[in-house]
Amino acid sequence: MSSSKAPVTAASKALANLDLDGHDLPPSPAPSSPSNGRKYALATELVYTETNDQYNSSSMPIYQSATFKGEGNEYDYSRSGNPTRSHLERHIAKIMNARRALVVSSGMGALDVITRLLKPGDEVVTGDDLYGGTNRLLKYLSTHGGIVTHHVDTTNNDAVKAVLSEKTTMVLLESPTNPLMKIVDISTLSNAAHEANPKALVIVDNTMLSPLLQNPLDLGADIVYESGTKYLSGHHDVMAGVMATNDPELGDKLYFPINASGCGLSPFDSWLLLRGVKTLAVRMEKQQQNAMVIATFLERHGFKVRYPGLKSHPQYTLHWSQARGAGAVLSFETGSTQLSERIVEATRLFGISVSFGCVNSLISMPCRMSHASIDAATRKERALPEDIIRLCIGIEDVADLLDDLQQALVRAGAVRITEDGIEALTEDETAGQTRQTRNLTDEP
Ligand SMILES: Cc1ncc(COP(=O)(O)O)c(C=O)c1O
Ligand SMILES: N[C@@H](CCSC[C@H](N)C(=O)O)C(=O)O
Repeated sequence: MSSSKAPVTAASKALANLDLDGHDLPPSPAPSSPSNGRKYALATELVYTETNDQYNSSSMPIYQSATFKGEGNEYDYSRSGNPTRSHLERHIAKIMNARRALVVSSGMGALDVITRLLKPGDEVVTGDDLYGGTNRLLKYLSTHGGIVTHHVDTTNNDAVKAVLSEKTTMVLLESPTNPLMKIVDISTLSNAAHEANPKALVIVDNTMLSPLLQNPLDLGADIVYESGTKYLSGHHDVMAGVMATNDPELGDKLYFPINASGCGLSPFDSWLLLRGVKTLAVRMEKQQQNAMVIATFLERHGFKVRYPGLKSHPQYTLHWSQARGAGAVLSFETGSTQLSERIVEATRLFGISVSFGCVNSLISMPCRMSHASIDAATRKERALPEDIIRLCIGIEDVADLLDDLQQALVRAGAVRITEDGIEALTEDETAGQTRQTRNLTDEP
């Protein structure tokens, strides 16, 4: 396709609403319908993109420029807008089934922008299991910003409905939640929130699944956001946050603080995210397959595993009614914090690290790491098990991952060797081990 504008077809008209910020670039991609009217699948959309680059470059160039010469032009200053960032925003809007997307410097940056829609006195209803950084920002806003926050078990629709009122201005949901993998009925809760207050905004953090597996806007949410640091980029080489909406007015309200505060994603990071997102489908498919094998292995050997791909998950049916996959994060318990520590330290392929969604497998203890900013008393109140181990599965060979995990379980003393292989210790055995460790460390 040449750099001249695409002819106006029915399909391009339908996509014209992607150009909400008025920049004169073609949407990414141009008409996403092949000749027979069917839509391209998301795996195709992820890699298919067009630019109006003067040299027809295959990859969107990095406009590494703070300023743009001239007056009254499309771009003047990269804080306000940058062609590489705009291109990414259009691409993300398409992938997220949204009319407008905006990209900022981290997932928390996205939530910061979204929460600037709040004003003192507003009420936020949210979960009792949330990413630690989200909890920290909400706590800051309730301590310093006059926001009233209700943390409830969002798997219980009645508990949520009980705190919804005309004062509710925001409902903030994660599904699956981080790290307990609880599933939230996005559609029912969106309807309930809008019924309680038609102006209430339902925000969904979709980081755990990515747009490949779940589209909260199609389920009734007003804004979806994600940490682009995770699955969207996939290689742990960039920090990014994305948010999307179908409401143009809301899109403008989100753009304002990005320009005003200067948290828009840099041109180079925008390019990295554009590159990373192309392989989202292949990465996620492999990661999910591996995760299912590992979750099944742990459950079969007697561990309490939390993964929505397992039939034993309490909200299995709900999850599959709103999502197309289970993702690649799972958590399991051992019954003892010391035992969990030993397992985490005994793995080799699983890097001890926060974050998830990367091509490499990771292992962590949320209470010590990603959720350490939630104080111990609150963690206890919200029933976040101190011994919980979170596994974030990558694209390695699954036999190697299983072997690494099995060796770590054996070396840590978390399993008994049986005729058929290995078996998790019983609660009594684990308690006995903990007592023994305590006695040893208590000795002078
Ligand atoms: C569910 C979830 N949402 C949001 C974030 C924040 O993203 P970022 O680290 O890119 O700021 C994280 C992790 O950091 C997360 O796990
Ligand atoms: N020190 C960081 C911890 C980041 S946790 C990253 C990720 N969301 C996860 O769940 O692992 C902080 O305090 O924010």
